Amino acid sequence: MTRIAFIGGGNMARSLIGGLIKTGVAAANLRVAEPLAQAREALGREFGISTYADNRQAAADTDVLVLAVKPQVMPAMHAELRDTLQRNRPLLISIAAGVRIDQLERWFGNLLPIVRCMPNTPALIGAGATGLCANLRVTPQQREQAQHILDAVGVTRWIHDESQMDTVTALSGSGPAYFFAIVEALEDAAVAQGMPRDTARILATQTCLGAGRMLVESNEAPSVLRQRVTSPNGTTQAALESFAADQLPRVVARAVAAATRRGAEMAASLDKD
Ligand SMILES: NC(=O)c1ccc[n+]([C@@H]2O[C@H](COP(=O)([O-])OP(=O)(O)OC[C@H]3O[C@@H](n4cnc5c(N)ncnc54)[C@H](O)[C@@H]3O)[C@@H](O)[C@H]2O)c1
Ligand code: PRO
Repeated sequence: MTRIAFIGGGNMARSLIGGLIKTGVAAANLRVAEPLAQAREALGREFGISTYADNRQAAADTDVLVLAVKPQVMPAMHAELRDTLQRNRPLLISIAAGVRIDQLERWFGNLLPIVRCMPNTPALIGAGATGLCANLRVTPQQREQAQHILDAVGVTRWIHDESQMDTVTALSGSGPAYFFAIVEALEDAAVAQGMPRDTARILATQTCLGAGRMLVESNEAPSVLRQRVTSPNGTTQAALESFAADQLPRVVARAVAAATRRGAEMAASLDKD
């Protein structure tokens, strides 16, 4: 059985560990290193996995090492982990936004098989979306291992051109926040028209849940589903014309471009470390 160790036991690691256990991975094959005692003990209690305060101990003798720490913590970790990783050469999986494969190779060793991936927070409820990208040292079996870990929390797609990983981050990595911002705006708009907030929230929330499920379950293009809601000269048409007049596609494209640029900037700032 594949042994998987996590460095960093925060939100994303917790959702991946929970997803793996749900898919039948034995707790004995999972471990996590987390510096915060309270978070560490909670992970041990909840999932029955081994927990460590020391990253090196968690990284020893593992087949897969998942780096689930914030991007800015990453460069400093090489001093701690590089020797252990050079000895065992596990598959290294990084989920950090804006950290490139060449940087991971520089910090942790260029002989390592590395998968850079970008999940998102719906992974917490098994509805995540993840883009993955591998270096040339990753074997077909290791690709399957990486995919198995991320498939445990949602859908996965391999990205062949690493430069598109910043686009993945800007689309699905950050995307849940765009969606929540739209729900907030819908709720505020209804409240401004006099609706009680709790009513506005439940109607906006359930509308988004229903529309999201239709997208997934109907297999229809979003444009087709949109047209079905839009009666000629009706209420939806009035709203969509207002969106068009405010250049909604342009607003969204500019936001996604800003997030993409920020991913590249974050990587560039780590080059200075
Ligand atoms: N939250 C998201 O929407 C999201 C989505 C995709 C990818 N990511 C990426 O996932 C990574 C983790 O994000 P998160 O949201 O789980 O963050 P988080 O803050 O919840 O978790 C990070 C954990 O790392 C621990 N940590 C800090 N320093 C450490 C060290 N030196 N060694 C070991 N552990 C250490 C922290 O105590 C914390 O528990 C980030 O790199 C982020 O870019 C996040
Ligand atoms: N959260 C991280 C960020 O905002 C990466 C994608 C989602 O940078």
